[in-house]
Amino acid sequence: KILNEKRDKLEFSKVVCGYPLSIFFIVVNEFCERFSYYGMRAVLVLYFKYFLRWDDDLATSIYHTFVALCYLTPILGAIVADSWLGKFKTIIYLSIVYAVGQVAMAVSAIHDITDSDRDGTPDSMTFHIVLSMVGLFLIALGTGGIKPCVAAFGGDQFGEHQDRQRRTFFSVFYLCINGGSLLSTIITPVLRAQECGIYSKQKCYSLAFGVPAALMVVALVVFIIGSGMYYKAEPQGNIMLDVCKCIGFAIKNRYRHRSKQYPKRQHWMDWAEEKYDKLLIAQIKMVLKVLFLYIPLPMFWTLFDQKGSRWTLQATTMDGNFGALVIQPDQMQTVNPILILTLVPIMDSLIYPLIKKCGLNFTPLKRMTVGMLLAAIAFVCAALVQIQIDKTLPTFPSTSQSQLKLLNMGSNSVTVKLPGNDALILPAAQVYPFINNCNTKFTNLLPETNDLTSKPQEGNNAIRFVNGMKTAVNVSTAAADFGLIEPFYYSNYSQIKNGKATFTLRSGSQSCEYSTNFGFGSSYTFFIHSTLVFGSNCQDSVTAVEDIKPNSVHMALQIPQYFFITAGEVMFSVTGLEFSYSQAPSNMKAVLQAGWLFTVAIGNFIVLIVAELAKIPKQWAEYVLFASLLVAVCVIFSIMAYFYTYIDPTEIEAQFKKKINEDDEDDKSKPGKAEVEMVKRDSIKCHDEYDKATQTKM
Ligand SMILES: CC(C)C[C@H](NC(=O)[C@@H](N)CC(C)C)C(=O)O
Repeated sequence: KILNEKRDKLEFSKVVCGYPLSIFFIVVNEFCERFSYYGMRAVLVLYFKYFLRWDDDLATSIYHTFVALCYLTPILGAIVADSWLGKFKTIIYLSIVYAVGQVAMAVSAIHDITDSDRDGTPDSMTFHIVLSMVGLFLIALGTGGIKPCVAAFGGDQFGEHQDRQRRTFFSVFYLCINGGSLLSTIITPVLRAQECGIYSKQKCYSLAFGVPAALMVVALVVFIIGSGMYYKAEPQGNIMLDVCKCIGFAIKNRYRHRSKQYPKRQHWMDWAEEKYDKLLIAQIKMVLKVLFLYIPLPMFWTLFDQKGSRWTLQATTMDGNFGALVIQPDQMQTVNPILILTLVPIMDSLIYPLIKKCGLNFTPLKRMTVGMLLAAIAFVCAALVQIQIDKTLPTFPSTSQSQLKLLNMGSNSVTVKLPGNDALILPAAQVYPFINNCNTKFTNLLPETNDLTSKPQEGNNAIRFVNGMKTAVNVSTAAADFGLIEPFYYSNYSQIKNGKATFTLRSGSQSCEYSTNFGFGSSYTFFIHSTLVFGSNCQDSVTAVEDIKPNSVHMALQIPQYFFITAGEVMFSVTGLEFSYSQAPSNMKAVLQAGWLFTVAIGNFIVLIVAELAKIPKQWAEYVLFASLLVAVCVIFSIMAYFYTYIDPTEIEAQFKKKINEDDEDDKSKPGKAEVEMVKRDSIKCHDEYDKATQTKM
């Protein structure tokens, strides 16, 4: 009570609308930090692919390893904060590491540094690779390390009587995460698309990494400006070591006294009572109870993180034309932060109060359970959309089949008779696709060609040209060069983005242009007629033959799945963040935040494992499998949650403190207790430090 009064007094001068002013600096810091992190992440794979020239597989593996590392390092940051430096100093030091990492990334993306021959490409790729890997390692250490500390540090700023404000803080904190990430995922790809360079102009990755680096410096500066206003709990010695030793002793002691002659104890941790302070044992019990509850949680993140992978791939097979706006498949992911920005206020100011008004006690664990169910519903929606998409996909020959395509280059229809098949009439300038079992041999029909065996990737369109002229023709667009196509021959496929494309057809010094519009995921063979006259309009002398239809299922159909997963995220993640803080003992707030983030890391690993092992041929079935797994896990979680009793760690700690003080007084007044007192003083070292920390305010 005394402590809280002291805190109240100290905070009084810096309270705005019931909130400590210090949290303003913390949420702005989080906004800038998330801008920095997500902005850099948005262009990372492209940097690997186009700057470092890595193949898709290597780029994706390194990307996922980096993301997983970002959710593993919180453990490190939390241990350093809770045991050694305290949250404030940990945030400052690791933010510096983080900013250095971002700067290293920006420098690694300056091609001019090693471009001594000035041809626009780096001469020493090793330099760029090493620098960027060092940068990424520092970023992972920084972003992960500070993450549990910033959230817990924010929570620390509130007094015991400010539960409601603290809950609102975690919601605002989440809004800032998503505001920052939304802005940066829109801005950094635009920066990347700019051209920059000293000797030669190239895509500006250095700017796309430089702006996030600058934002990280801003985050650090803002955090330091608030320095005088923070409540800074002191670290309490090597708490993690004490925790490990205490748990180890309890297990050893329990094993030593396994025989039936020893009376059972209420909890297995009580076997540490001989050597360790009761307060520490109680705190460990609190943490273990929550960590046990966390076991099923990674499954939620397993589904959640597929937004960025499977759902984006799904979007590549859909039509992103929204009239005035054309949405690229990977841009669909921004729906999540947009929805967060709308759903968090709606939930906090409308849905939760309404539920409360109806007399329902919507406890944090109930919210998290509903959040999981919503994520499962999102995956059912994704499965339904997938079924629709599958209906529109073309049939490709299986491994035991071959495909024959006949193109009539003449100006009249022709009748074609294939061995073992009825005669068919093939109109002029049309392709007839024919799938047959491999045992039927067609000879002398077409030269061998590598045809498409799947839909074009990433929503692009696969385009090729067939030259029906007696002279060779060169075909090119701004985005692709089809090369010189010999008479009666064809070009390779090139990938063209959706929207309008203008092809230049050239023969010697003569040329003409042909323009057309593309949707998403189609394939066309453009047939150049023998009648084409260069120098005139060649629009009528090229015929587009549709090999694969453009995507016809609209991307808007993904909105319900995004809605459900985001509503689930608000209920699960925002609540979980606050729950992890409120149920943690005072000396392990950051550690429990790190435990919470660890569930995200495990969830990411499950995606990788299941995707590798399951190998389910039908994508919709995989979605249903994930939804069912989450429902099963959700049932287990709700049973565990049913048996969980909410605690007030501060209250419990205060009771222990009082009890120990009383015992101390008792012991001192009793003659001949000096020895016992000495042993006790040793064992309650943690308690003394706890005392010191909770009464310190800098
Ligand atoms: C614990 C994290 C996974 C939570 C949080 N992520 C989000 O809020 C997402 N909605 C952001 C979106 C851009 C993927 C974070 O701290 O990044």
